[in-house]
Amino acid sequence: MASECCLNLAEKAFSEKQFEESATKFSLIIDNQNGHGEPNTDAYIKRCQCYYNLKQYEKALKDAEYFSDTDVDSLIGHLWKGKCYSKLTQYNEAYTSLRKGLELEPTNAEVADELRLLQDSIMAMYEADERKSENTYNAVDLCTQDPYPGDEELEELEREIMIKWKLDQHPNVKAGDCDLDKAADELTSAIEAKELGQLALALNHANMSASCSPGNKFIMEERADILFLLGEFKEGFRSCNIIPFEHRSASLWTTGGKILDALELPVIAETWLRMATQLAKDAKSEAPLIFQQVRVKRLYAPLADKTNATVTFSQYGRAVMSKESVTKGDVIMVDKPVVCAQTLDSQNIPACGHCASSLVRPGDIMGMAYQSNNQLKKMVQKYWPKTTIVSCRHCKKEIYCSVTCQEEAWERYHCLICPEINHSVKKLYKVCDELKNLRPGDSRVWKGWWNAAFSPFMLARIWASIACNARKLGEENGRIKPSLTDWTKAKAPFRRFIAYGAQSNADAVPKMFDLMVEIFKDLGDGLSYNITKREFDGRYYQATCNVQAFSDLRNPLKRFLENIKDKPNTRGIMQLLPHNPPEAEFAGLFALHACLNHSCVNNAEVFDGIVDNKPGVAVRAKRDVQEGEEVFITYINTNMLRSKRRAWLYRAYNFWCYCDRCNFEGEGSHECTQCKKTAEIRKPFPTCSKCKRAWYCSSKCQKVAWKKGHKKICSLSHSQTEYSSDSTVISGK
Ligand SMILES: C[S@@+](CC[C@H](N)C(=O)[O-])C[C@H]1O[C@@H](n2cnc3c(N)ncnc32)[C@H](O)[C@@H]1O
Repeated sequence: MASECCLNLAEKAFSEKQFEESATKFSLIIDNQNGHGEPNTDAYIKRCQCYYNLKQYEKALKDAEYFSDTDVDSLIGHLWKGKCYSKLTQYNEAYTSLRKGLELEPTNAEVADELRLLQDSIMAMYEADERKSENTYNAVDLCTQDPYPGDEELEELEREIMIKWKLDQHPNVKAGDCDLDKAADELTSAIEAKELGQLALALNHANMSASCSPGNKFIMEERADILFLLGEFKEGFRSCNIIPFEHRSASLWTTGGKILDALELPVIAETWLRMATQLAKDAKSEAPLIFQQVRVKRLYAPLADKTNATVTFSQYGRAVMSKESVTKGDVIMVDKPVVCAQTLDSQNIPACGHCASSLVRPGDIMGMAYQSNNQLKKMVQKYWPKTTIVSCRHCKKEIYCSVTCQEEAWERYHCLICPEINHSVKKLYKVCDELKNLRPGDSRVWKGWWNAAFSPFMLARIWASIACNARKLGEENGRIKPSLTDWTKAKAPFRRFIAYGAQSNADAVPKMFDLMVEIFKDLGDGLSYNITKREFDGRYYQATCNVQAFSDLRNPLKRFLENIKDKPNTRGIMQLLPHNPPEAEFAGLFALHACLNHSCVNNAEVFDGIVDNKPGVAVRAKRDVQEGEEVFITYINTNMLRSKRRAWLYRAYNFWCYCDRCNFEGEGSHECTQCKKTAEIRKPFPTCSKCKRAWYCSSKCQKVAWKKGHKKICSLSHSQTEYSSDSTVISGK
């Protein structure tokens, strides 16, 4: 009776918002119950709410945890856990708890509201992070200077060329009498002449100086720099190389590196620039940047050889530039996937598992009903493109468009991950079969198996490709097991893809991680690939940072429509065909496309394309692009407002966008885009009538913003475009 009275008092205090008093009373009830039968879990959740209102979030969380541990299927426990975690800025935990709540009751408005608040808190945290991290992004720091596999052999070749060009010989400087004063005067004159652009005269003075003080490293370095500017690279290098190794300064190594690059000896140029980087303590040293420029020219520019693009190293790291001026709609570049896998969502639509060609049949998109319409049936029989479907000889699970694809897939990766050969892979097929039937937001995805839009087969194929390649390289060199060098070389094609991720994904999907470990631990004949958490995370983040969705631009339905378009009486048939037929979609990693940077005011867009007669991607100009201009695509839905776009980009790609839109667009009508003044409640600021993406408190602010840069973005279209009916815009990464 006493406890019932206490409960009433606790409830009364709660309803009157006397949270301290209410918490004390609920504590009495809880203490009183301890050791006396079933605890009153309601008292815990009520006390949790009291503590929450009193801003004692740690205590509130303990009560919410107790409640949800006791009553696992109750939404309220997860909701309050989520709220407490949010306040404690443990956002991942908050998200997991709220997701669990949503799994129990997908339409619960309170949980949905809390998730929205969580998103706002995360964005506010990101904004605060941005203020802390402003200007700390440095593309050079993100790229390593590690030697590339195979560099040793290339270096050997370059050394032979150097000997042939006599680069190892003494520079052409006449030795005179040692006269340090004259040497200093001549050196000063050389520097002055160089600064005036009188390079021939500068060289004369440098030569005089060098002959008065043979082997002086400052004089030889200055001489080398003048020769570099004159384009006399071989003699310039000799001037650097004469200085003994231990006396070379960072700037001398840099000059030597630049000269070697100009002589097209990039591997040794990298060695010189690496030395310069190691010696230069000065943050302003140009060596690390030049190193990356040399590396990009050597390893990435060839990817763009047959395109209208080239790859360079910009402030954002590797970047694609337009080689020529192009007009809106022109194709700037095309690319084919290094690796791809069909998305789980579209797995029911037949497609070649290797090259992504659609193998869709009339029944897959029209059902069997089309057979009852005689005219349609006849047209289909006559004009539907003939496709052959070849399956894997062993598992029959993978299908291909040709024997060539079947054999290539087998040779490159499938031989190690065919479920009939590697039995653990059966489990991966089973899991993917289950995952493909998930509806968006379905809970099973969060149960340790998978959490990405691309299929886990993409990762399996990367590891299998590497292992196959390592085995092949080992065999070619007569080794039973691949050596470390074979493995390093085999991994090289995937080194191109940048990886960024904030938390361990192996921990987020532990069951998938365990399964991948199992699949690759014994690949037969003593071959194995040790999938560590680091390896798993690295590949996973390579995929998320670079993946691109694509599908077959010339799928059978499109070819059928093409075939019948000039035939008489086909209008009725056209009407019977589905408007949005399901398509087989693939996710792929593309080496050149992965060098494209993001801008919210992108000048190019990614479309489905055909490369070497197979599905791939094409990048087209969204507006006229000038020669030498960087080609930007967009990674996200650019219809979002500024802060959302930026938070997305930071979370998924680790950078704050400073494009013109991010610099000159506003956050909403509550804030003046120019002076940041806050609007009064129910008196929003008017929007820019043209673009509706900026808000101003006065016409003065509007004029100032226009001058500062708003005019750059105001008239540009930011929405994604469709150029023609046979090109679909891909929804981004
Ligand atoms: C697909 S890669 C693009 C190529 C990349 N620059 C590289 O060197 O590999 C995506 C990464 O490029 C960088 N990036 C792309 N667009 C950027 C931008 N607008 N500002 C800063 N960094 C950007 C980020 O590091 C991002 O994670």
